[in-house]
Amino acid sequence: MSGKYLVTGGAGYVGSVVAQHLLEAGHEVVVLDNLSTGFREGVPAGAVFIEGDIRDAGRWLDDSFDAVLHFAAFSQVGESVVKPEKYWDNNVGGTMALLAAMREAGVRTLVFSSTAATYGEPAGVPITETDPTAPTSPYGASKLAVDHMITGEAAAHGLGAVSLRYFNVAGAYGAYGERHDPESHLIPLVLQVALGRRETISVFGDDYPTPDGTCVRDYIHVADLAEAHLLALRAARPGEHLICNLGNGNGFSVREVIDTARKVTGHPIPEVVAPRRGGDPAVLVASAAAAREKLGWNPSRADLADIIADAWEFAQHIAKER
Ligand SMILES: NC(=O)c1ccc[n+]([C@@H]2O[C@H](COP(=O)([O-])OP(=O)(O)OC[C@H]3O[C@@H](n4cnc5c(N)ncnc54)[C@H](O)[C@@H]3O)[C@@H](O)[C@H]2O)c1
Ligand SMILES: O=c1ccn([C@@H]2O[C@H](COP(=O)(O)OP(=O)(O)O[C@H]3O[C@H](CO)[C@H](O)[C@H](O)[C@H]3O)[C@@H](O)[C@H]2O)c(=O)[nH]1
Repeated sequence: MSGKYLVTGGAGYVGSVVAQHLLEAGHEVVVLDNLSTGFREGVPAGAVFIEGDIRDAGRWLDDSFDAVLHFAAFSQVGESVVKPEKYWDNNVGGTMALLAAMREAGVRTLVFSSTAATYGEPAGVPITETDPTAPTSPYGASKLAVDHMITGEAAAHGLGAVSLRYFNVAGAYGAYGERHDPESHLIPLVLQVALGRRETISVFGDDYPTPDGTCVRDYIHVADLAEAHLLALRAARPGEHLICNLGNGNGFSVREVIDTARKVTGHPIPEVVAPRRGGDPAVLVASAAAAREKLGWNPSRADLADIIADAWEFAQHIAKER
């Protein structure tokens, strides 16, 4: 059955890919985005676009909507350390206003973009949803606060909610991909070297307790991630807040990512070793058992070379636009 969905942050990287998946599944999509970090071109052609802030969501939400998919947030770990108030204001304050607007309008289903950053330095790997949450940045803390807020909203007011804790999102889906400015994520930065827009890629630390000394992460294709959102809409139950990690359960080191990008692009991608970046855990790998069991999620694009190849195609596409 087709539905009508409000996608906050649908001009951003993940939101645009999910909006496109919803449209392809035959749903009606309204994107609400203030373009603070997103791009008007990121909004899929078939979606209605509202340039506005989630704090004013009440102006547009009514009971014709079946659910809200909430991506709008600031998400730079490093920036959150120097400007924590910006993160509390937008991520927590903004979501509080959105939840109030949903209550007022009678929209009782929510899918929320949470993050692996809620766990902080992991107690062990793979990380499960019942592991301790001790975020090491205001960004992670703001997302954890929202998760707690949603748990209360479900218990007290019957919201049906799913928080999806993404690990390292990568890749692209056709015309929709990652174009953060400034960019901080490893794969798009590596590809900027291959495009000739940067001389080298910095490896942030090669003395971690990992096989090659560089940090290990669980890279998840943005299209697999999008599919989990459609499944989450079906899995949401009134009064319940489900939390699921989204990752492949495979770890790749920074050096493995750079080596794979060399093979995909045919470019030598020179690297330089730089100091560790503050707040980076050595290894972050997800257990996605809950997402498989509770959502019926079955990611099919786990191959790192395929993920990077899709990101590379997109990076070349937007380089031509510039
Ligand atoms: N990309 C990742 O690796 C990753 C990992 C874990 C979690 N997340 C979460 O997923 C979500 C999407 O991430 P992304 O990488 O697509 O980020 P993004 O910056 O590309 O997208 C966020 C979008 O939200 C919009 N926005 C921000 N504040 C807003 C507000 N107050 N009102 C309206 N619109 C607003 C921005 O303009 C932007 O288009 C975020 O909530 C992020 O915390 C992302
Ligand atoms: O120029 C760079 C950029 C990154 N890295 C390294 O590459 C790895 C991946 O870094 P990213 O910045 O691509 O991603 P993060 O692991 O820092 O962050 C991601 O995972 C986090 C969970 O901790 C949050 O979910 C966050 O939103 C999401 O972007 C890290 O070890 C980082 O130190 C480099 O060596 N050089």
